[in-house]
Amino acid sequence: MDDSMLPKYVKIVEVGPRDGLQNEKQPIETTDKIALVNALADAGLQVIESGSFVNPKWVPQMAGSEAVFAGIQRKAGVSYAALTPNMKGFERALEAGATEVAIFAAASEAFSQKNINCSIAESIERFAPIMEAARASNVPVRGYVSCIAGCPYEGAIAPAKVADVSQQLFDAGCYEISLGDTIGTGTPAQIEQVIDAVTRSLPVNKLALHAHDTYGQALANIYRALQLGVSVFDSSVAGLGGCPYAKGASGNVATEDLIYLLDGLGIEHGVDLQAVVDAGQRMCDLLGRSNNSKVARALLAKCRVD
Ligand SMILES: CC(C)(COP(=O)([O-])OP(=O)([O-])OC[C@H]1O[C@@H](n2cnc3c(N)ncnc32)[C@H](O)[C@@H]1OP(=O)([O-])[O-])[C@@H](O)C(=O)NCCC(=O)NCCSC(=O)C[C@@](C)(O)CC(=O)[O-]
Repeated sequence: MDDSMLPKYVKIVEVGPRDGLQNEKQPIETTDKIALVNALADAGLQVIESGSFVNPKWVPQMAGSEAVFAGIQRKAGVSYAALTPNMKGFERALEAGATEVAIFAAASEAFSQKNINCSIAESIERFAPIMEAARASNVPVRGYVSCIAGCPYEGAIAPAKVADVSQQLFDAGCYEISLGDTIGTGTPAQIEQVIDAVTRSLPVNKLALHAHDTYGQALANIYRALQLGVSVFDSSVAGLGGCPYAKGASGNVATEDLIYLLDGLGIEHGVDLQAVVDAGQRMCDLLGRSNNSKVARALLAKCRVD
């Protein structure tokens, strides 16, 4: 493959305040969540998934998302996104001032049941009124497809199934489809198969890759996706996170590591690496956990030596 074909600009969708924090068992002060979102916006990130409006009994850490949205210092040009599983969630997100929402389906029946308590077909039906209300309110909707390269309950997932669900979300009106390697088992060859299958009917510029780094494949998968023309990537500051309904799943690719890769390839992204490193380390210190970004760890160690 020829690297001269790589995109000149990549949009980074920062999912740390939602995907990164949703699995944390310990309480996190709302002010700390707000400070994280503000710091990420100051660093230049233009899409920040800042919370989710799901059933608080299912994901208690996200219960305070209203307060987070209320406290954010809104920056012009930044989209503050929220995850919404149903109409109730959409109404809460709208009321809280989310500037875009994301609906989330899966390419695995078992994961769909565990994550949102319904089949894939039922989820698509459940999303229809959200799409209608979002259109009426001029709110852009993003669509996630989970388990694109494997499911914690079903194992292998056929790329054709991913393509089918992606198509349904796109036809429903999602402006972008984020392909989620929820448990991070995908390898570049598999990711290529999935992208090939999905782009048989969807344009590549409508796709994003949401890579978890559980098996250390995230950057390799992103590089392959870049070569195939994908130019939107989800990432989580300090590699925070995991999915509550995918046991053992670790966080997304770290935003810092993604930025370092893009810088090395000369691809523009508009984000200040050091500012993201600082924001991520602050949250890691608060949580008392180690930083999952290798780039952050290296830069912070260098800083201590210098
Ligand atoms: C979809 C539901 C709500 C169905 O959950 P359910 O229990 O079937 O819902 P229900 O409609 O039967 O309602 C039960 C109760 O929940 C309430 N309720 C219902 N909806 C809401 C809401 N929006 N906000 C607040 N409350 C809500 C509702 O009002 C009712 O309250 P009660 O009458 O018992 O007092 C539930 O399964 C759920 O919240 N699931 C979300 C799970 C989740 O957040 N998972 C993690 C995010 S997905 C992810 O991380 C993957 C991704 C996106 O990152 C991509 C990847 O990596 O693959």
